[in-house]
Amino acid sequence: SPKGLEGIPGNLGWPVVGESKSFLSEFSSPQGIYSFIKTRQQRYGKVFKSYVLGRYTIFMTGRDAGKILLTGKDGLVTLNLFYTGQQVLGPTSLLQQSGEEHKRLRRLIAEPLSFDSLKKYFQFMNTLAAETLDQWLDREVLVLEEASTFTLKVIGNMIMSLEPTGTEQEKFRTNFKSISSSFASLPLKFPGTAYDRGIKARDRMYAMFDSIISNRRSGKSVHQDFLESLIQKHTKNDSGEDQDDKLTDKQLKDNILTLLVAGHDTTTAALTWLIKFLAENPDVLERLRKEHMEILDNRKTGSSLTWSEVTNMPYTTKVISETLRMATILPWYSRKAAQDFQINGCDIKKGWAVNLDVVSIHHDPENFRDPEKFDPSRFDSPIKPFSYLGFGSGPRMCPGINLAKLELCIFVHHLVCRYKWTALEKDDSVHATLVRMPKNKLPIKVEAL
Ligand code: HEM
Repeated sequence: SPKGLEGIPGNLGWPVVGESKSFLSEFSSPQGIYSFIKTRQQRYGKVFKSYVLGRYTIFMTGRDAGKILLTGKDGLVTLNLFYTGQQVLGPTSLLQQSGEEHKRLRRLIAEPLSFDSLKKYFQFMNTLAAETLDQWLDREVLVLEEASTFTLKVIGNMIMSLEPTGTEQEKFRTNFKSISSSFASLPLKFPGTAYDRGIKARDRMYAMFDSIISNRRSGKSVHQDFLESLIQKHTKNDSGEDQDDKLTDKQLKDNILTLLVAGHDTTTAALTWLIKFLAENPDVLERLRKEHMEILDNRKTGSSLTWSEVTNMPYTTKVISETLRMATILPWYSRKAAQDFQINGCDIKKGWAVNLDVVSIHHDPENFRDPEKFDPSRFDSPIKPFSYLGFGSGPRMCPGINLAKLELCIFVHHLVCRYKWTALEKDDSVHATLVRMPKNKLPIKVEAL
C-alpha cells in the first residue's frame, strides 16, 4: 500500500493511474524508459517508488543494486512476471519457479542449449541465413519482420524439427504471434482481446506439441532435436525407474513455450538493432567486414561458413555486446522481494515489486565512457562487474546466450560479406513493448557489395 512505501523517496502520481501516462509515453520515446527513470533519479536518487500499470513499483539502478538483485543471494528475490504472462506460460514454466525447482529446470535445459549441442543446428541456421538474405537483394525490406521470420524458423527447427516452410510452420507462426502479443497485455479475458487470443493460441500450440510428443513416443517420427532430448532423458515414462526427477508433459510444454517466448523477440530485436547500428556507424561496419573478409580469404576448402570459423569472431562478439548495451533490449529486470532487505539505505519489504533499471546502468558514464557512442572496442578490456548486463547475470542469466550469439554471428557473416545497405528513414523511436525494438521496423534498401 502507499502507506507502506512512505519511507521510499518518489511520487506515486495521480489516484488510480499513478504515473502510468508519463511512463508509457516516455517508454516509446527514443530514449525509452531511460528518460522516465533519469528525471526521477535526479530528483530522488538511485532508488525510488512509482505507481505504474496498476502496480506499486520500486525502481533501482546501479551496479550495487544489480549485484544484490541479480545474484539474489539466499532467496532474496524471485522473478516477477506480469499476470497475463503467468497465465499464458503456465504454472510450471521456468520463469515461475524459484529455488531448487528453478535450479533443476535450468539444469535440464542447459545441456541441449550448450555450445556443443548447438553444433548440430549450425548447418540449418547457416543455410537459412544465406537463403533469407538472397531474398533481400535489390529490395526494400523491413529488417524487424525479416529477422522475426528468421529467428522463429531457427527456434522452431531447433526445438521440434519444424520445416521452415509449409502449413505447420504457418500455423506455428500465427499461434506464436498471438501468444507473444498477449504476453504483457491487459488481463481482459473476453472474446477479441489480446489476452483471450493469446490463451486460445497457447491451447492450439499445446495441441501441436501433444501431437508431436505422441508421434515421437510411438516411434512414428524420429528426430534429433531439443524436444527429443528432453523426451528421451527427462519425461516420466512406464519404465519403472525412479521418476521423481523427471518432467511431466505439462512441465515439458510450459517450458518449451517459455523458451520460444524468451528467445524469439529478444533475438529478433538484437539482430534488428545490430543492423541499424552498423548502418549508422560505417567505421565499425568496415572493421567488422574486415574480420569476415579475412575469414573468406583464409578459407582453404569449401565455400560456406564452418563451425570453427563461426566460433572465432572476436570483433563480431564485441559488436554484439555493444549492440546489447546500447539498445538494452530488456530495459528492466523485474523481481519481487521474497524477504525484507535494505538497499541504498531504503527498507524493502517482502512482496514488493522491484525493478532493476538496466538502461541507466548501460548508459552510465562511470561504467562506459561516452556512453551514447557505438564503440565495440570498449569491450577490448575487462569491464566492471555488473556494468554490462546484456544477458543478465546470476542464477537467472540467459540460458539462450550461446544460441543467440550463434544466430547473430551467422547472419552477420552472410550480410557483411555480400551486401551493403542504407536505412530508409531516420527514426529512433522505440516500440512500446516489453522487448525494445525500433518502432519503424527498420526499413532498409539492400544492394550487392
Ligand atoms: C539476443 C538475444 C537475447 C537476449 C538479449 C536475452 C536476454 C536475457 C536476459 C537479460 C535475461 C535475464 C532477465 C532477468 O534477469 O530478469 C534472459 C533470461 C532468459 N532467456 Fe534470454 N535473451 C536472449 C535470447 C534467448 C534465447 C535464444 C533463449 C532460448 C532459446 C532465451 C531464453 C531465456 C530464458 C528461458 C530466460 C529465463 C531464465 C531464468 O529465469 O532462469 N533467451 N534473457
